[in-house]
Amino acid sequence: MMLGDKRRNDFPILYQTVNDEPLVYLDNAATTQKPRQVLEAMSYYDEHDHANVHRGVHTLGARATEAYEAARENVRQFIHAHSTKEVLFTRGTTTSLNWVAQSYGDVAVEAGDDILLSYAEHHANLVPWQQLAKRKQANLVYIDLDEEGRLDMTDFQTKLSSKTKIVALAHVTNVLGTIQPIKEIARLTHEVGGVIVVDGAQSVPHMAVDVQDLDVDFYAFSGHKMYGPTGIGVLYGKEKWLEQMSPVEFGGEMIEFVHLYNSTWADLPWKFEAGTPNMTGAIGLSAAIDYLTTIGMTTIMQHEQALMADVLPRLQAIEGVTVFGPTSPSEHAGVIAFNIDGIHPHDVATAMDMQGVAVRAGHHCAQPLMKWLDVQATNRASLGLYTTQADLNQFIQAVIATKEFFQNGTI
Ligand SMILES: Cc1ncc(COP(=O)(O)O)c(CN[C@@H](CS)C(=O)O)c1O
Repeated sequence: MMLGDKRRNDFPILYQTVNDEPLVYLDNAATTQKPRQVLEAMSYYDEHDHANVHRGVHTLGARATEAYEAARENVRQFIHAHSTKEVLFTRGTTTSLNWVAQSYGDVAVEAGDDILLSYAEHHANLVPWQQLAKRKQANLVYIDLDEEGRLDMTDFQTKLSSKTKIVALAHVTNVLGTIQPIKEIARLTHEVGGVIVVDGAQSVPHMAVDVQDLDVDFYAFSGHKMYGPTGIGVLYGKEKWLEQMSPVEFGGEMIEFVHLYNSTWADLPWKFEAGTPNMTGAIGLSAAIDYLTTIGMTTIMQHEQALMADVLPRLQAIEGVTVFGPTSPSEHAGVIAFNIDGIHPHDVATAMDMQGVAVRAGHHCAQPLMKWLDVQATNRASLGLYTTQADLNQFIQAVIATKEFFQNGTI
């Protein structure tokens, strides 16, 4: 029995029909669904242990604090960070990347410095750097993509220089699913004295991440992309950088002492965690980590690669369908962008929804990539650990039926 069939019954939401067809949920790159284990862990916390953290001397406050900090330790182990001081809870990848651009950018980037990006980045890993570059009169330098949408490593090394202060890249891109060689990019970046900021939103759900082995300086991801709740994410940062960075948000929790006209800050990681945190979200994220760890990231990656090896060639073989990104299935980390020639992606997604299949349509918060692909928008199917062969069979049938519907009016 494949992983998807084995684990599907952990996800109650998947057992429904849409337009009288079994739901086939293939929008996991937008957000994943939560297993009962995550839902139950959050309910248990709220039913038994909820209180505000780090403040109360009463028993519930102690239990809530213990649960919250245990979640942080669980994240540390999951990404193999050296210390919990390096694990900051945020609202998600977007917040995490904004904190780096604002706080590290302010201390490290000067006029004339280079910030290297790629055309394939999500807006969350583009717009914060645009704002930093404007604030500091720094240069945004875009690394070319090759003909299949991979990062052009030759162009990267050409553009890397002593002016490079920051390299900001996705580990896995959210439209093409390309897996960037982050470990090599980090090594080359450090050789010129730069730091690497990695957008891990689309990698953490699909593969094991070891931030010390990768030797990245910052790594950002969201709970809701990895079978956890929305509203909780993580910013990993090397302690030496976080110590140099000023807080981005101010108020309770993050202070050591507040005088009338100035204040001192709490130690890491709390320096960056102003206000009452999302305790329930952190508990849910920790339960998602336990769930993934029980299955094993290698097992998940192998499952998704096996499905991709089946579905990508079948999609590529449909006449009139354009599939974007690498030709090889092994280079797609769970994501396939495609169009049916001559049919607007929104019409495709609507027709597929009529057949129970949920895919994304639009620019996927990657408008520079749409321009590079020379399209306004694409469709996108994205797999999860619960995706089954039956799901993909229904997906392929829906693509074919959608194409025929728009060509001759029958579905
Ligand atoms: C590579 C990448 N980087 C950052 C984000 C933002 O994650 P948040 O949890 O919203 O902060 C995302 C979320 N991409 C969703 C929503 S546009 C997608 O459908 O592709 C992402 O894929």
